[in-house]
This record gives sequence, C-alpha cells and structure tokens, in this order.
Amino acid sequence: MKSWKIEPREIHRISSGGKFRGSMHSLYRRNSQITVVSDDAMSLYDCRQQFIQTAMYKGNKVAIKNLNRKIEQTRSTLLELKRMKDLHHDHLARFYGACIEPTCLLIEFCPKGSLQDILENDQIKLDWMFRYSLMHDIVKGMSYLHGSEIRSHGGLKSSNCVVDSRFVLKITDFGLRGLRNDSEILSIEPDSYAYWRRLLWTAPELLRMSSIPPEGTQKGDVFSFAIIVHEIVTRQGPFYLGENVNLSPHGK
Ligand SMILES: Nc1nc2c(ncn2[C@@H]2O[C@H](COP(=O)(O)OP(=O)(O)OP(=O)(O)O)[C@@H](O)[C@H]2O)c(=O)[nH]1
Repeated sequence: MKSWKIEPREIHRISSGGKFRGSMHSLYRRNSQITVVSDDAMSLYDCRQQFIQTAMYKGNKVAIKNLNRKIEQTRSTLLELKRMKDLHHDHLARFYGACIEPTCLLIEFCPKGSLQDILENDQIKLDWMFRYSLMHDIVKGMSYLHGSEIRSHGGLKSSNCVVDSRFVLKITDFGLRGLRNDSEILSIEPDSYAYWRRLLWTAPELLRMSSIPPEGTQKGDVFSFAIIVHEIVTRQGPFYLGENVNLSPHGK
C-alpha cells in the first residue's frame, strides 16, 4: 500500500495563515525567552509567510510544495517516498505525503516562519539561551537525518529551518532531491540574485564540482550548519564580517 499517496479531494487549500494578536508578548521555552515587541512585528511576519502555499489535510495545516513535473513511480522514488513518510523526529518537519495530480508534496506547516525571517526581524529580541536552543534543535534534527536512510540534506540554510507554534525549530526541504531539484532550479532565473544567494550555504568543495549532487554530502551539511550558526550569532545574514568589510568582488 502507498501510505504516502494523497488524493486531491483530501487537500483543502487555504489562502492565508492566521494572525497573531497582542501588542507585546514574551514566549518562554526551556529557560530562554523571545520577545515580540509589537503587533506590527507579527504582521510583517505574516506578509513573509505568503511565499508558501498552505492547506488543511486530515485536520493538520500543511505547507504545499508544488512540483513542475510528474512523479515517475520508479522503484527508487517509491522507496524514498516511503522512507520520507516513515521518518519522524521532533526537529524534522513531517512529510505527510505526495499528490500525483496535481503534483505536490505535503509537509508540516510551521506557523512562526523560517529562522531567516526571525533573524531578519529586528522587532524580535532573542536572548542567548534561545539562540543556543535554536542551534541545538538544528544539531538534533540533522544528526537524526544523517543517521537515517536519507543520509544528507543538501540544501540546509536558514530559510529551510522553520519554527512551530511552540518555538521548536524543525528542518524542512530535505529528501526527494531528485523530485524537487528540477522544479526549484527551473523556477530560479539563472544568474539572478536568488540563483547565487542559494549557493552561500554550499560548501566550497561542492561549489568546485561541475555538477553539484542535489543530495549534497554530510560534510557539506556541516559547512551549511556553520553558516547558519554565524547567522544566528550576528543576525546580519550569511558572511557578515563587520561594518567595514565588503566581500563584494567590486569592494576595495
Ligand atoms: N511559515 C512557514 N514558512 C515556510 C514553511 N516551509 C517553508 N517555508 C518558507 O516558504 C518559502 C518557500 O519555501 P520553498 O518552496 O521550500 O523554497 P525555497 O526555500 O525558497 O527554496 P529551496 O530551499 O531552494 O527549495 C521559504 O521562504 C521558506 O522559508 C513552513 O512550514 N512555515
């Protein structure tokens, strides 16, 4: 039985996520604290979340990842879909399954947005305990992923770390690389800012390859993790080296 297979009638699409209310609230988790300074901060959050389509599936709010091509039901694809469906961990966004027509993947939706959104939003104050707990969540999720049959992520970056309603960080966008990659690459314009930006988390030894394996490597994931740790520490985006350091090729 294909436990991962989802029928279109089971997916109830919704246009936008819920709004957060309250002018100032603090949320606690494992001795750490995040302070959301104003309602505006959360409105900004909601705007950023429109990038991912959401739906209800069996009473769960899910993120929908549309694929531009058909799921070819080869032995290896079927095996990986089953592996993905069977993978359960507190720090990995759950894979609910795939729909054949229209072709899409259904993944656990985390309402607080991505780690990148949170770090870029200076209305949100993060104390050090909270920052450490975010790093720790990534370590736990990645360590489980590396020990699983999926073996590596290949696209770990701060926008692929999402935060749930209890402020637990979960890693998303892993596995099924063969299915996702074409759709993702096709939707990015070559030589655009987005095209180059996604490579900021890619390890140099992979960048040197003529064709980067979509599933990456475990060592490559460790490099990506280090970039994320730097982002969490500086809150200035990847590769920030201080006010007066310009890494641009045109910088003096
Ligand atoms: N709020 C929220 N945002 C999510 C969730 N999953 C993904 N996103 C965001 O939705 C946006 C689009 O995600 P994707 O379709 O995976 O694409 P991408 O991350 O831009 O591209 P790749 O990582 O290269 O696949 C990104 O900014 C993600 O951070 C989620 O569960 N909750």
